[in-house]
Amino acid sequence: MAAAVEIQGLSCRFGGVKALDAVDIRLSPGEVLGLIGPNGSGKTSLFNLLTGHHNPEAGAILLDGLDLAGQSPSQIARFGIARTFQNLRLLRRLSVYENVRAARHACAPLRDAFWLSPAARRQERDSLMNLLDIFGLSEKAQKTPAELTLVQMRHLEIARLLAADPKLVLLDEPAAGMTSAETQAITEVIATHVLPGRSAIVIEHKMQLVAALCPRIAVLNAGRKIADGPTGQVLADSAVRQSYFGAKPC
Ligand SMILES: Nc1ncnc2c1ncn2[C@@H]1O[C@H](COP(=O)(O)OP(=O)(O)OP(=O)(O)O)[C@@H](O)[C@H]1O
Repeated sequence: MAAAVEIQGLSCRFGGVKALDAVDIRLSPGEVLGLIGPNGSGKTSLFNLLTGHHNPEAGAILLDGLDLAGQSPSQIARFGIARTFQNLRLLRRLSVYENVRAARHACAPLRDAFWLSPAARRQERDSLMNLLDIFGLSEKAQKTPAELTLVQMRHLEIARLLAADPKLVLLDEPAAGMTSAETQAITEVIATHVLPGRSAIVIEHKMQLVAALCPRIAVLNAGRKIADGPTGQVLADSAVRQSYFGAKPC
């Protein structure tokens, strides 16, 4: 079941840099929010706080009413938050198949990683191979990530995210480095296989993807939220256009 998320007065600082400054964001169950803003505006820092990779200077994050303060990244993953990384975090020594299997077991009871009945192991294998098939990766199951193209690596990251069956997904520039046609293809995969039944926040500079997936967007600028509302309305806002697009939308 999709999670509701409440981010209240969230602030984060790196030395003299205020990466986030009293940011409030509320997400209803099943809602998909686009998060945009210029480079260095705090988008990835927000994800790092949501997943427990960084600690806030102030503020709170509630997932289905549960306060995430002080929880480790692995505990937060077990509560149902999964993310992808802008610069990819794949297990480079493992096969493509073992990458999705490791992601599934990161959120399953520990004993399942060591002992499964033969029937359960077959069921797991079928389910993970089906997942790889959705991303066009089943024929690459025994390859290592280094043998994949950049686009295939991005698909594998999303497959790993889905293997954990999260309630809230955080996608950090899922179409980075992709052509327009590749962006269209990943947009369709995300719409069909990732978003249904889940809440999501999507960071992306490509408006083609944001406009297709996100009915609502929030805009960060220098760590502050400067707009939040229906996508068409926010993109037409003159302050947003000035801070993010400069002269014209990309
Ligand atoms: N680990 C860190 N140590 C020091 N400064 C950091 C760290 N992480 C982020 N920052 C700084 O915090 C600010 C916000 O960075 P962040 O990566 O969150 O922005 P962003 O909006 O995701 O940018 P981009 O679109 O380029 O990915 C920047 O000034 C950045 O240099």
